[in-house]
Amino acid sequence: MKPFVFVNLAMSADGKLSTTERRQVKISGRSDFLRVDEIKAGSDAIMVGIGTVIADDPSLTVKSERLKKERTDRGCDENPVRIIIDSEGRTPENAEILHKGPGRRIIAVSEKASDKNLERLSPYADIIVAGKDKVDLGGVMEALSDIGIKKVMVEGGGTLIWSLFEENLIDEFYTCIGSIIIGGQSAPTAADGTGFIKEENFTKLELIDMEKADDGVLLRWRVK
Ligand SMILES: NC(=O)c1ccc[n+]([C@@H]2O[C@H](COP(=O)([O-])OP(=O)(O)OC[C@H]3O[C@@H](n4cnc5c(N)ncnc54)[C@H](O)[C@@H]3O)[C@@H](O)[C@H]2O)c1
Ligand SMILES: Nc1nc(=O)c(N)c(NC[C@H](O)[C@H](O)[C@H](O)COP(=O)(O)O)[nH]1
Repeated sequence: MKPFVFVNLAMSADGKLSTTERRQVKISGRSDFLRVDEIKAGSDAIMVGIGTVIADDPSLTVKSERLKKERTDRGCDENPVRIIIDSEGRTPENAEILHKGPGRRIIAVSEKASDKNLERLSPYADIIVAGKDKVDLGGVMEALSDIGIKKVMVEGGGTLIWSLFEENLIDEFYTCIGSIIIGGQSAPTAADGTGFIKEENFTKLELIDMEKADDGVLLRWRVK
């Protein structure tokens, strides 16, 4: 069993998630941030890769007081369970995600993570060990399902999302395309990694919804 998994991203009109320096930039407008807060509050867990934690140091907390209250009224924590995919256990101890706001944190590591790193991080997060070198994402999804997590929002970045597509673990893919060009061959995109070579392996999507969002567009796709 696996939870329902959806990706939510903001990308530039040329498909970039950030600059070549991997610096987070404002791509979408205020209404998109409000939408993201709603879907985050509606999720049981929110997942990011260690690359995103190191680049952006996000907290991944729910921002609106109304949404926080709705969650606690439902008997949930104020924030969804925050999950970091981090093979070697490199998450900095002072990362915002480990400190800001209440709620459970999980760091999924592989067997490559040293005992020292596991000891270092265990005061801040529950640790799941899955996979030999890289984190076994299918194994993590099963473990999440076993602890009652039904809906996972994935925030990025492109390396993690690529692996999730490659392993056919994504159900829906939402992208807000903003009205800027970032450019740069090495700037992160929605799915980096090695890429599919054969056409028959491409992930096929079905468009389920589209709407104008400020000067950009919000697209919602379902994985066929
Ligand atoms: N615009 C947006 O909506 C948005 C959202 C999130 C991140 N970003 C951007 O994305 C960039 C970071 O993305 P990234 O691709 O460098 O890092 P990432 O967040 O995708 O993390 C990837 C890392 O996760 C670890 N990992 C462990 N097991 C893995 C597995 N099975 N598959 C894949 N990775 C695994 C590896 O160390 C890998 O390098 C930053 O520049 C950030 O600003 C943008
Ligand atoms: N919707 C959206 N528009 C953007 O222009 C942009 N750059 C992001 N990027 C995703 C970003 O990583 C996170 O939504 C927050 O920035 C997390 O960080 P906090 O929880 O606020 O600490 N998201």
